[in-house]
Amino acid sequence: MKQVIDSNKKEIFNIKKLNLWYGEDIALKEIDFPIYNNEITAIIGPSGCGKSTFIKTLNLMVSMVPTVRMSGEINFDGKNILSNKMDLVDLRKKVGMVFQKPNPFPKTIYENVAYGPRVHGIKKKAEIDEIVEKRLKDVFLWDEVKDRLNTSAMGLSGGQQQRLCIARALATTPDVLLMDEPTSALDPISTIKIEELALELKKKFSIVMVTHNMQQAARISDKTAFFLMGELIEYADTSKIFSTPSDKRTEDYVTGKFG
Ligand SMILES: Nc1ncnc2c1ncn2[C@@H]1O[C@H](COP(=O)(O)OP(=O)(O)OP(=O)(O)O)[C@@H](O)[C@H]1O
Repeated sequence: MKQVIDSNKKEIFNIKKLNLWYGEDIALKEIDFPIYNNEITAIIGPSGCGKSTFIKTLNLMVSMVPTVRMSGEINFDGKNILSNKMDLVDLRKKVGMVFQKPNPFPKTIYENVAYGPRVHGIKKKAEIDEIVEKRLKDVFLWDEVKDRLNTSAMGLSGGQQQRLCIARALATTPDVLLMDEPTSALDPISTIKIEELALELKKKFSIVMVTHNMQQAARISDKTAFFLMGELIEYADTSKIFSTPSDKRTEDYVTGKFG
């Protein structure tokens, strides 16, 4: 496995020899790579290769599965988050997540974005108003919803709901945004909007995105990690993965020979 080390960029995560088991079954094997700040890192690979499992290790959401066991290191912010001392509330504030299907709370548009800051102790209405406006602007939703902030989020279109979920994840000012196939339930226009948004957001945050869509990975990501049967086969600049990959299995996958 060839690995690119980009010495000019700040590492946000450094994953070392990460193994993960569901009961007796190993799902991630000796995963080793860095994730850089202000980049989009795409995680690609065929169904069942461990993409979702991997992305959910980065905020320890995977630990909610009772049979999960992990070894190795996931270094974030100078700490190995696999050590027992990790404060999960703090970790999830810094590492936000957006899922495949938009999942707004059945509350108003305003309340969806206000929820996280409130949980983290912000009480003043003016301050929360400011966060709601800023984050809805960040996801280019403000103009579409500013006159109906107090109506239900469930009344938005799928693409708008997904942008709202991104605004909700950004409301606690995370360092990283994890996106697990964020556009697979969306129409092509909403997909393009989320891709443009991701390119904008990487200026302020790091993004790790699982995608089945090769064109999407090639269009917007800086680095690509190719997983196969729980192993990281290749991690490199996206341009390299899609033009001159080092491993034949990567080439076969990105050229559609299997998957
Ligand atoms: N909660 C779980 N309990 C037991 N095994 C699981 C669990 N979640 C995933 N697995 C197994 O772990 C392996 C990796 O699954 P994972 O969902 O991470 O793959 P994926 O690459 O995201 O797949 P897809 O592209 O289909 O979403 C699979 O063999 C899967 O069956």
